[in-house]
Amino acid sequence: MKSRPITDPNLEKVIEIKGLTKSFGNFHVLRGVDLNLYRGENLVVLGKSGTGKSVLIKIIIGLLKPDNGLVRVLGNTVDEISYKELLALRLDVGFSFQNSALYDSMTVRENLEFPLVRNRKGITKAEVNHAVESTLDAVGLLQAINQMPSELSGGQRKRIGIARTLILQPKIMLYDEPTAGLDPITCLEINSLINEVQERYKTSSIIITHDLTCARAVGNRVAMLLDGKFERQGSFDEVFDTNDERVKPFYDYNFIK
Ligand SMILES: Nc1ncnc2c1ncn2[C@@H]1O[C@H](COP(=O)(O)OP(=O)(O)OP(=O)(O)O)[C@@H](O)[C@H]1O
Repeated sequence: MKSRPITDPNLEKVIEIKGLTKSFGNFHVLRGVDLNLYRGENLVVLGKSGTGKSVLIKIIIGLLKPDNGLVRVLGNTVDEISYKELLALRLDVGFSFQNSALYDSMTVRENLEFPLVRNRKGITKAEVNHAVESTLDAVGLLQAINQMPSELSGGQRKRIGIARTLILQPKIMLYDEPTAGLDPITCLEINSLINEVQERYKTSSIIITHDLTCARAVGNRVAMLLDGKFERQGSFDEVFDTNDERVKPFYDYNFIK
């Protein structure tokens, strides 16, 4: 089990969120979110479907505007910076989509080259090759370099999706349900990969998941979104050591099916 809280108060906050609210019409999704992501940690975000996890991520990367509150990412107040600054910031915040978002008509190599060539003007062919090969090596799939996404398993596609995000060497990684739809063994492999990425690339990450085995394996800290706020934050055991009727079913569903 990981769940090793990072408690050093001197650690830099790479994401700082205070008093964040967001409503759609009369529907108050986020009702005063306070959340920090500290440099180097893996923070797992849990919450029932529809509680606003994706809305939160979209606000962090500036795709949605908050109604109120502070959202600071790598020192930038997201709704105050220019569009150009926002685009630059997004290069430092890698987002690994749930469906892996690979281009099916491109080989694995081309899928990885694409973000690099588009975002790193003037990069040489040799630098591209080196980046593609070393990133594929990091996710354990160098041998798949010339394959098409359709030839890969679900777990391999997830790995390539993560590699595609990593190739830009983001400071922050946002993983959206990284183990969704995978068999238990492949889930364990993805959990290991998330931990390896943290070690090797020194990323700070938010991992959104419904999979408590994943949460326990990768999270230094866990935060649970309940009724629009992160009322429970801490180690995995601290978050689940409660009789709160909103929290218990989550645990029971995962472990006492
Ligand atoms: N652009 C939008 N306009 C109106 N309502 C929205 C919009 N985006 C999200 N919502 C609503 O906000 C709520 C939270 O959605 P969100 O996608 O963040 O949930 P989630 O916690 O990520 O769920 P899941 O675990 O199923 O992915 C939902 O009820 C959704 O319908």
